[in-house]
Amino acid sequence: MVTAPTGLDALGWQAFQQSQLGPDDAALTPARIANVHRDRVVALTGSDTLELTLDPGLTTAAVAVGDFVLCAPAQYRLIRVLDRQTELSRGTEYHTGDKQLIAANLDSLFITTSCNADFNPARLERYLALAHDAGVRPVIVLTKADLADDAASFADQARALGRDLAVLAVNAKGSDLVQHFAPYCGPGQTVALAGTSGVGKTTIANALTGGNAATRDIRDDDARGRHTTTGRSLHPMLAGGWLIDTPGMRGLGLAEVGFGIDATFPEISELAAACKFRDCAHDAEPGCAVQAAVKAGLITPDRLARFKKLKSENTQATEAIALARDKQRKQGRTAKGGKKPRQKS
Ligand SMILES: Nc1nc2c(ncn2[C@@H]2O[C@H](COP(=O)(O)OP(=O)(O)OP(=O)(O)O)[C@@H](O)[C@H]2O)c(=O)[nH]1
Ligand SMILES: [Zn+2]
Repeated sequence: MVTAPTGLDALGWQAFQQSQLGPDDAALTPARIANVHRDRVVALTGSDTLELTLDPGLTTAAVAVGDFVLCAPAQYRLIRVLDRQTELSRGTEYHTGDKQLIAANLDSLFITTSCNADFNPARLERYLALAHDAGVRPVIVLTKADLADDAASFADQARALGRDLAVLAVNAKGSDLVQHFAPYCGPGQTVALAGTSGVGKTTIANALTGGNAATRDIRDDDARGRHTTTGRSLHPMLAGGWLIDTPGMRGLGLAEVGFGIDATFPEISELAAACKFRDCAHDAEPGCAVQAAVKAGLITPDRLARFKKLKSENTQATEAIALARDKQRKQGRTAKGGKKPRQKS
């Protein structure tokens, strides 16, 4: 078991958070969210673990593991969630338009797959789009390198999925795992793992945390039993940083990540500006710079097809969500009618 580093800096607190404090906040205590439950959250202050209830107007749906917050420890109340440096959310619920927060203030996302039939460029690009959109550094982790004859060729294929993309080919059960991950896991760094079932996420999480991260929550057992609702939690790593467990990250629908898709396919999105038509679909339009690059062998037809598929899924989902939000807004107005809601005293 790893002892949690102490002090606010050790929690990953940086100038970005510090700059959000005003003179009125002097009496409040900064903390980082370790668990989110239906009606309360668990926060670490660097010296204490606090169980907090929320101020009226805040719901736990608006708080993510990894969030930095200000709280009033004497009252056990969370007062304010600070702006996030990065925010990873799960594909939005189409019928309500609500986003489900997965993790806040992540520095790196380890997109995990194996050197075998699990390796799937389309799935990796989906995760890459999500990471890029969230502003989180993606790192492709290829496990089971010890069982593959051609781990290097998987690594080459992975590198081809982006510019300057970090790729680690590892044996998740190897004794040198922590060393491989060290550049991303040091003090102040926060990371999470994504990938399909069986690729080795739990094995890696346990190695990085020196324990049972994926199945244990920080101080989550008490006399009333276990209370985890999201199953997500923040764990100290051997190298000094933090790991957020993200059990909801196996399969993901994409919505509202147009920026992330463009960033995942920079060679295509940059060329699109040179197409004759601004809304070019890169099919058979005259003057299509992307098709010209495919003909010249600079972009593979497969990669272009995957780009178009993600774009189209994203566009459809984004439109569906916009409609749902619009509907909710209108329903909200009708439900409230002309009456002013009574103020609680
Ligand atoms: N030889 C070898 N075995 C591995 C490696 N990575 C994972 N395994 C094994 O693969 C199996 C699945 O690993 P897990 O860590 O449970 O995979 P997971 O991604 O957490 O799976 P879920 O919990 O279902 O999401 C286990 O038996 C691991 O020991 C690796 O790099 N090399
Ligand atoms: Zn075009």
